[in-house]
Formats: sequence, C-alpha cells, structure tokens
Amino acid sequence: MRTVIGLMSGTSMDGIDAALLRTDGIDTAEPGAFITIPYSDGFRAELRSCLGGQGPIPDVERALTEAHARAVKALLADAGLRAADVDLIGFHGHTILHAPEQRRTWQIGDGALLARLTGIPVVADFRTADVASGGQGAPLAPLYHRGLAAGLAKPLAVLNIGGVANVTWIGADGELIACDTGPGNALVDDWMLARTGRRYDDRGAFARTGSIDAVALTALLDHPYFERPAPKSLDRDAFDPAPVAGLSAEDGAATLTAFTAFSVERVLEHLPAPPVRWLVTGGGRHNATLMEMLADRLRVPVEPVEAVGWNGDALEAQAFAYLAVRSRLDLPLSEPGTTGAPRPVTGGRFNPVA
Ligand SMILES: Nc1ncnc2c1ncn2[C@@H]1O[C@H](COP(=O)(O)OP(=O)(O)OP(=O)(O)O)[C@@H](O)[C@H]1O
Ligand SMILES: CC(=O)N[C@H]1[C@@H]2OC[C@@H](O2)[C@@H](O)[C@@H]1O[C@H](C)C(=O)O
Repeated sequence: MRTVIGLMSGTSMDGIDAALLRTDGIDTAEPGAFITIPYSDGFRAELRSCLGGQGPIPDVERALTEAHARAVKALLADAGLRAADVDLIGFHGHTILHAPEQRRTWQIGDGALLARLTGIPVVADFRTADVASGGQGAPLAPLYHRGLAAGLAKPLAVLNIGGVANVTWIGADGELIACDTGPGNALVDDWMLARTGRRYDDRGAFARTGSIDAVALTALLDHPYFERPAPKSLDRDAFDPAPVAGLSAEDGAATLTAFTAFSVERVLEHLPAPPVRWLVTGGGRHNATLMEMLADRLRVPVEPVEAVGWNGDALEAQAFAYLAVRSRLDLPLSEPGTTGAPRPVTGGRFNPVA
C-alpha cells in the first residue's frame, strides 16, 4: 500500500482537485483528505489562451505547476501530513489539446519541477503512451471505477460530468466499455459566463426557468460523433454551440443542458446491454435540472456516486493517484474497451526527486 496524492486540473478549468489515497494500485483504495483550489479569473483566462496548443505555454505551464505545488502543500496541511509521509504524486496536468486521430494529446504541467517543489516523486504525462499505441488516450478513470464498483449490481454505468462527460460501462464479469459521451458542463458554463456573467448554472436553477428549443437541440445532436462506436474521446471545444446563438439566455441554458443529457442517452446504442443504474460523479451531479433530464432519458435510477459512498468531487483526482501507482508497477492504465488501444497499455512518466 502506498500513500499517494492525485491532482486533476479538469476541462471545466475551475481549479485543481487534490486527493489523498492509500492504494495498492490493484483492488484496494482508501480515500483520504480532499481539497479544491479554485483558479483566479486571471489565471483561467491565461489557461484558456493555451487551448489548442498555442499562446504563452511555457509561462502558463510553470504557473500551473507552481499552483499544483501549493495545492499539495495545502492538502498536506489539511491532512496533518508531511511530504515525507507521501510516496508518490499522480499529476494529470491540464489538457490544452486532444487530437488522438492525429496521435496528439497534450497535458501541460512540469512533472520534474513539481517533484522539486514538493520533494515527492511525481508520475505525469498519463495519456501519451496510450495515444502513441493508437488509443484515444481518454478516458483513463475507468479502471479505477471498476475497482471501486466491485460488489455493485451490473451492468453499471459511472458517468463523470466534468467539462466534457465520459462514461464507464462495467459488465457482470468486469468487462469495460468507456468513452466520452459528449459535452458535460463546458458549453453551459461558457454560455452562462457570456450571457449572465456567472461562471456556471448553480444547481441548474437558471436552465429550469427556460424552455428547450427543439430545433436547436436537434441541430446540436446532428453530429457524427454520436454515431461513432465506443471507445471515442473529445477535445473540450469539439461542439459548436451556434444553434443556440439566437435564443434567450434562459432557453439557451435549458437547451445546452438538454444537449448534455440527450447525448448521454445516445451512448446506449453503443453499449452491449443497458445499465441497471447510473452513478454520476463530477460537478455536473450538482446540477439538479441536468440530473432530472438524465433520469428522464435513461429511465433507470440516476444517482450521485454518494449513493454508494464515493466522493464525486474527489473521484477523478483519486483515479490519477491510483493510476500513478499502476504506472510504477508497470500495470495497464487502459484496455482496448476503455480507450481503443490495441492491447492493455501502461503509461505515465516518472520524475524522481532530483
Ligand atoms: N452547484 C453546482 N451547480 C451546478 N453545476 C455545478 C455546481 N458545482 C459545480 N458545477 C459544475 O461542475 C463543473 C466542475 O466540474 P468538475 O470539477 O467535475 O470538472 P473538471 O474537473 O473540469 O472535470 P473533467 O476533467 O472531468 O472534465 C463546474 O464548471 C460547473 O459547471
Ligand atoms: C483528454 C482529456 O483530458 N480528457 C478528459 C476530459 O475530461 C472528461 C473527459 O474529457 C475524459 O475523457 C478525460 O478525463 C477523465 C478524468 C478521464 O480521463 O477519465
């Protein structure tokens, strides 16, 4: 068993999730302390300027890494631990470009610098090896989801609604199918910021006051991505919200929220059997309007992961702690069913404390 810190800077660009986990990287995972350190509006704008692989990347990468070092220190203080008590950090970094069909994926974040700043060895660059092998490089949380879900009724779906949404389908014998389903919160967040000045739609209260525009929703769903079989993955800005441009702020929020829910429903056609239950993790589970739309479309129980005792704010950060240990043990981080890699693939780059 190792004591590990997982660090995730997700596509929502809301901040850094930092989670402690005691794990063997196989079938044991005991969650510990968890914190989120929000980005300032200024830094969020800098990060946004790097999306697509452009902008002042070296400066932003250094600032991002320093922010992660501060998050590690804050987590240690919270947990009453010292750096010497932690064996390893799993550092996801921030995705600024994801184009697996061109065999490119890019997470900024300097693992060697983070190891130096924290005094703790770091595994970083989790997605490159999978993409190099021909896989999608995402999602990578599915093996962790499967580990946690032992003992729960199957087939089970774990749905992560971050900036982008991704699902892990777990069959009766532990077989996995995973993919990004479509947009998560990113389109709604961008819409809220542009139209109301708020960063997100708190509990979905704003979308609830609007009406879904059927024409715009049909246009949004008319995208070849939804026909493609799993595994498949997305860049943050893969969908063009142009169909909602002429709508009122409320109707646009309602329609984009529905777009997320309907695109999750579209994944059913690519699964071997319908899940008996959907467990929802990530910030989107706080959006009550979205959760109701999902229950409506999926017609089986749709519940936050807290229903089975998991922490939906910490889960994806924990996953990168778990994957960091797997990387050190040379175990796979992905399987053909999760990323489309031709065989189970390990990954991650190790940065010892110099
Ligand atoms: N109270 C809330 N009501 C509605 N939405 C919320 C609430 N809290 C968080 N969210 C949504 O969740 C988002 C953050 O989710 P999360 O932290 O899972 O994203 P992420 O880490 O960027 O994810 P990923 O890497 O999986 O894309 C916010 O941008 C917001 O849209
Ligand atoms: C390329 C990339 O960073 N993908 C993220 C993103 O955020 C959600 C979705 O798109 C998922 O594919 C992935 O993150 C999760 C945590 C994963 O790899 O499992």
